[in-house]
Amino acid sequence: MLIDVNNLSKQFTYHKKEPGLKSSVSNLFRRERLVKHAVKNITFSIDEGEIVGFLGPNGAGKTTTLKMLSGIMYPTSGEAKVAGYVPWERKKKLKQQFSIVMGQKSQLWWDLPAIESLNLNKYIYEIEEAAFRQSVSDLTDLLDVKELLNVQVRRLSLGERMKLELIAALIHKPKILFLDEPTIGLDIISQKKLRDSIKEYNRKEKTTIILTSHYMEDIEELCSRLIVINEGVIAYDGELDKVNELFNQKKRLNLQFSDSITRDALTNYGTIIDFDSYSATIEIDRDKQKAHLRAMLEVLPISDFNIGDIPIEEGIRLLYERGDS
Ligand SMILES: Nc1ncnc2c1ncn2[C@@H]1O[C@H](COP(=O)(O)OP(=O)(O)OP(=O)(O)O)[C@@H](O)[C@H]1O
Repeated sequence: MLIDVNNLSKQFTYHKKEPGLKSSVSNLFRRERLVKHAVKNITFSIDEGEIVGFLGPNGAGKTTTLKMLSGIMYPTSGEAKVAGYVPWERKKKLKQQFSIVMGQKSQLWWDLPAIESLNLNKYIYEIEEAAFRQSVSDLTDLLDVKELLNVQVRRLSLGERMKLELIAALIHKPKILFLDEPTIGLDIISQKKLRDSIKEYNRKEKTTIILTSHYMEDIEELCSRLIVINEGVIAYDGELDKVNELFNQKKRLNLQFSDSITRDALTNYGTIIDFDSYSATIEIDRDKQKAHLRAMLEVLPISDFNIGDIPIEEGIRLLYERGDS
């Protein structure tokens, strides 16, 4: 296994601070100490070449976990090995096998052309000239940005810049890549292009990728596996395709009506997701679907219907609500 995490926990201690001068003075003498359990005994492992979606609502503990795995932060307890190294020991060998791309932060020099940042990375990662040239050539081909290497970064569009960010992160051929919201702010076409390139790169190089994203398309297209963290615990670790099986007690029923109906006419059958007088989507209990459908066909002017699973997005939302506080 390339990444092995065992009972990893992180607690933050901090002091409560009430607003106002009076409390500032009393704080000098008696400070209330608070503890936040950001990550609680998480255990998982990730194999070489996997692309894993690492998801959870705000404050779930994703960044804290990734900071520990990238060696920026010490855990309170537990163990982790990344490519055979304990990340917070910060060995140079591990740094060379590792990379992070953050959609919200740039690692490129803003006032210089991207090639200068690549040259700096060549020096930092001690890449040999021939290997460096080959990497630049392969990556600029893959991302179709050959002619942008010499353009000042601040003049690039966001989509172009993200491609070059990715190149800067991959130039030393890391074994592990953390992608934190890589497509944020990009238009739909640029998102798609970036995803395609990431997929292609992973297929060729077998780089292990941990991806966080709020865009479902990123997750659905790139990840076969999902780890969902909520309130510091793992709420789900498994195949993306199986997410809905957990919730298969629910089905979605889409209905079309030949005459208009009222919303009230549907309330007894399930939860109304979408409604206008001539069509509706309702969520119904799986074990009641036949009986309810039969009853509805008798009393409502149904012209067409179909039954489907709840969307994967909804499944993930339900997963967010699991977790153990
Ligand atoms: N230095 C700190 N001191 C105190 N609490 C902290 C500290 N860093 C993080 N936390 C808390 O730990 C919890 C987990 O934070 P974390 O940043 O890991 O969440 P996240 O899943 O990355 O959220 P987001 O999606 O919003 O980035 C949050 O409740 C956060 O407020």
